[in-house]
Amino acid sequence: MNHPAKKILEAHNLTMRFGGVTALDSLNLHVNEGEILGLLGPNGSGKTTFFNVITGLYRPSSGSAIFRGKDITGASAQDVYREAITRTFQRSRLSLPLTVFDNIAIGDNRRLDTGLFFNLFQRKQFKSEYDQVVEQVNQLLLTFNPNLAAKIFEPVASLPMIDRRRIEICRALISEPDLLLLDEPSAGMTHDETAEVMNDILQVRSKVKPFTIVLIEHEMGLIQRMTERCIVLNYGKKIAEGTYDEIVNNPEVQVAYLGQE
Ligand SMILES: Nc1ncnc2c1ncn2[C@@H]1O[C@H](COP(=O)(O)OP(=O)(O)OP(=O)(O)O)[C@@H](O)[C@H]1O
Repeated sequence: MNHPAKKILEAHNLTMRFGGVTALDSLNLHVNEGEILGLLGPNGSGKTTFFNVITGLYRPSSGSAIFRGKDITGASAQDVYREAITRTFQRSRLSLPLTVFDNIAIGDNRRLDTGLFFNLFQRKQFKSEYDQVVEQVNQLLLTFNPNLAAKIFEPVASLPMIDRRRIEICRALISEPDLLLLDEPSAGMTHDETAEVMNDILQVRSKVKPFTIVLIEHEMGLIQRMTERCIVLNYGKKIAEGTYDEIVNNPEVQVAYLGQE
């Protein structure tokens, strides 16, 4: 695929220390606008910490993060969200008794600015906004996975793992991000289920908006199929960068992975 190599996200000497542990060690990397980038590395190499620092969960010890030329180092999670960066988490963060709709709509922080007064006393306007959100969630589900759209008002607890993962991804997509950070979407699912969910994401990407993706994933088949470029971390540093074929044949990457066993 031919993308203009415009940088959407840059990390400059990004460092994150937790006491004596250096999770990110002067990390330098960039993500190109419109690409699907694989972020790889052995367990504990700093992948999730990178997402946590970018999305405002942690303030880095030093270094900077730049999104579309704007410094977002240490910005709050809410501010990062407003820049149109969203993410999923390795462990499920769904509210099981709530419906599919509730769990997805909650991801649209743009609508969290109405106070109690509005919700209690502006009933007509509240109802009309609510209907708009239902329509928005329904449209997303129809594009993402029409079978799930049919279950929009069912409680999440009644749904299988694959649908729960879809809901988490839709929660990150409902605000129409420009950059989606996916943290190990295959976790807890079979090969085939993961492939299905990835196809759903590609479907939204081709029909709604060609957003950029950074994909943390241990399943190499998925990385091979989905990504155009990969970056490999080890001990919080970038040790390799290139296409899937280039990084799997890179001796330093092979040592990093083998050294783990
Ligand atoms: N909140 C924290 N407090 C202390 N140490 C942490 C914290 N978060 C991460 N670490 C440490 O930072 C290092 C990097 O962890 P991180 O979770 O980023 O790795 P990872 O590459 O995502 O690993 P995995 O593939 O297992 O998810 C590890 O040594 C981890 O124990």
